[in-house]
Amino acid sequence: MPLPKTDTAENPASARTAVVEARNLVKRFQGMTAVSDMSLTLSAGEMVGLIGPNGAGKTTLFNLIAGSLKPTSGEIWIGGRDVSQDSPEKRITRGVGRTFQIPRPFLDMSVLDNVLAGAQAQDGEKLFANFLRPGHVRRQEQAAREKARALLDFVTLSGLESQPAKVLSGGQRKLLELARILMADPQAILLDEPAAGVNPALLETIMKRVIALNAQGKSILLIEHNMDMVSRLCSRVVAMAQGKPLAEGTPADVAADPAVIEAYLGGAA
Ligand SMILES: Nc1ncnc2c1ncn2[C@@H]1O[C@H](COP(=O)(O)OP(=O)(O)OP(=O)(O)O)[C@@H](O)[C@H]1O
Repeated sequence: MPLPKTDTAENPASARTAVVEARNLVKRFQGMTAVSDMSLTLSAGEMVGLIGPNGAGKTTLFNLIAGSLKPTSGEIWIGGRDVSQDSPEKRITRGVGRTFQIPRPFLDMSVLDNVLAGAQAQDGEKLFANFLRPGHVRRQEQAAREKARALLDFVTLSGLESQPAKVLSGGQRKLLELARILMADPQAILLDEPAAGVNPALLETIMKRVIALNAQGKSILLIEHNMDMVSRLCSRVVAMAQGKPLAEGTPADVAADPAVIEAYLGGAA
């Protein structure tokens, strides 16, 4: 696994490989424009914060990148390919995983089975593969279970693998969702407000796991209102307002930017 590159004069973020690129995205819903001319690049090994007042268009941008929404215009590129017309499932195989503000696990399914649900294109689901190569399918299922268990260990939920997901707290559900998307080995991870509604102890665990994933080389785009978390995790922050980029730079510079302060005050008014 490659180590993340540091941002230096010889190796500026702009010169690194783009893992995710949003190009001039526009999304209109019945006359209202949620995203208007938004461009953003997430480079290999980068951890970027996406901030902005309520209604700025951050989650809509995630939906456009992950494919649950189609843009009115503009393009999404993942790993150097135009995926604008691809389904969300196809984009997962291209290397993007996303979490939701409010995770939606299968509540009555076990924690382990919820993680296994994140495995892509298992041969075991295919009738012909089962019929023709049952041994291969059994080995693949066994490997998936081992991987799911290792991921549950990574997100500190091992002890709960047989429990139904409904017993998990909100923060634990966020960790479960993280394990589920990791089953598909995403190169880029989109995290939608991982700190929201999470108790401080679990928040530390989530932050440590996110740092560990980034140290493994995964690129991370983080929507977060918790500026302390953004400052601790991200070297670059993009601020959005009214569907457009408003400012970009270090967390301290963006937080002190008068246009950003004005956007938040306007949003709170
Ligand atoms: N499916 C939809 N239909 C109509 N309008 C929508 C839809 N999804 C989002 N919007 C509108 O688009 C705008 C941007 O919403 P979005 O959820 O992307 O903002 P956000 O920056 O993620 O906000 P928050 O920080 O509150 O989550 C809002 O005005 C929202 O009401």
